[in-house]
Order: sequence, then structure tokens, then C-alpha cells
Amino acid sequence: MAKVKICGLRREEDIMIVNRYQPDYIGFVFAESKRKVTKEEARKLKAGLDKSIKAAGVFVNAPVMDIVELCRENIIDVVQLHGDEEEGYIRELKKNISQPVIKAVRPRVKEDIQQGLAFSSDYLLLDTYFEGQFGGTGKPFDWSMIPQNAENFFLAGGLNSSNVKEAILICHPFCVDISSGVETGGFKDEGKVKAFIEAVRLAESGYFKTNF
Ligand SMILES: O=C(O)c1ccccc1N[C@@H]1O[C@H](COP(=O)(O)O)[C@@H](O)[C@H]1O
Repeated sequence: MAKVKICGLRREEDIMIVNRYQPDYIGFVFAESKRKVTKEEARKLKAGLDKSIKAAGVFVNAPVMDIVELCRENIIDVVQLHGDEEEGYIRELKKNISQPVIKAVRPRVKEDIQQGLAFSSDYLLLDTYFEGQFGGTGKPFDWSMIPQNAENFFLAGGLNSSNVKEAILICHPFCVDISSGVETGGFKDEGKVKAFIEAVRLAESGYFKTNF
């Protein structure tokens, strides 16, 4: 069963929505973004989050010790590195925390994914390359770049309730990750969160399997 991550939560209402629909992960963005939250905002939001839902912290080239602090204070349960972090950075981070690390790669060619698979992170995340933007683009990438042997990866980039079934059946991700596709006017939209999670469950039910 593909897991679900709803990223970019920043209001108490967003927490109430995810508590109702129970994704596996949510994301707090600590990088420059319209979805950015401060450490104190994230602490308050995390306090209202169901214990069964894991909170990922999304970072872009952040100082390692900033991430370590958030982990030690249990504000985040998973680290998502969404910038140009290299292997040395990941190793240094992993020496200091027990939380799993997701490393995002934004492939332009197949080889970028092969290089990503060599990272010592616990998971790889595949997202869309878009000049000048690290993430949250709302645009899908060419899934045919994903090698057959890739596993344990998060699939992101322009997912929504209409394309996620196809994404799961073609790419077989460990988790589908969404931000823009569950927003209206820049804010999380309860109807879209519900529709997305239902679409994931339906894809997994086997109903669509013969069509792909
Ligand atoms: O969401 C953001 O604003 C963001 C900013 C900087 C780095 C990553 C960000 N979000 C991640 O982007 C992907 C895809 O989002 P979308 O569904 O295409 O909008 C997802 O992994 C988010 O965690």
C-alpha cells in the first residue's frame, strides 16, 4: 500500500484536516517558501498532530545543527533534504540524529536518479526539476526516467487526485508526496486532501490495475 505524505502544513486548520484523513506523513517546510513555518509555529502545530502521523521537516541547504535541534526537540520525526546536500552532509547529519533521512533528487536525466540511489539516506525522493525553485512546483516530471529497480522512494511533483492512480501503478513508489495539488488559493483544501487520499486507496484496491 503506497503511503501518503501531505506537505506544507502551516495552520491549525491544516492539522485538523490531516487528523481527519490520516496520511502517513505530513511536512513542515523550514526552507524559503510561501509555506515556510518557524520552529515555534511547527512546535505548536506538531502538538496538535495525531501521534500516528509522522512529521517531516523539509530543508534546503540548512545548517546541520538547525536540523539536529528540531530532531532533538521532537518537533520533527523525519528529515527531508530538498536542496543540494551531498553525501558528506547526509553522513554528518545521520551521526547526530536517530530520525530517518529522505534525500530529494530532481532528475533532469535518468543518471541523476542512479546517483541519488547511491546516497546513504534512508529514502530517496524524486521531484520535478524547475530552474530557480527547489520544490513545491506543482509540476510532474517524466516518470519514464525512474528505473525498474528503484524502490523505497517518495514520488513528488505535481501529483493530484486525477494522476495519482497512474503514478502509483506506473512508478510503484513507497510513498506519494503532495503539496500544491491539495491547495486552493495557496491554502490546504479539505476536499482535495480527502479526494487525494481516497484516490490512493482506490489505486491500491486493485480496481484499476488492469488498465496500466
Ligand atoms: O512546498 C514547498 O514550498 C517546498 C519548498 C522547498 C522545497 C520543497 C518544497 N516542497 C516539496 O516539494 C515537493 C512537491 O510539491 P508539489 O506537490 O509539486 O507542490 C514535495 O516533496 C514537497 O515536500
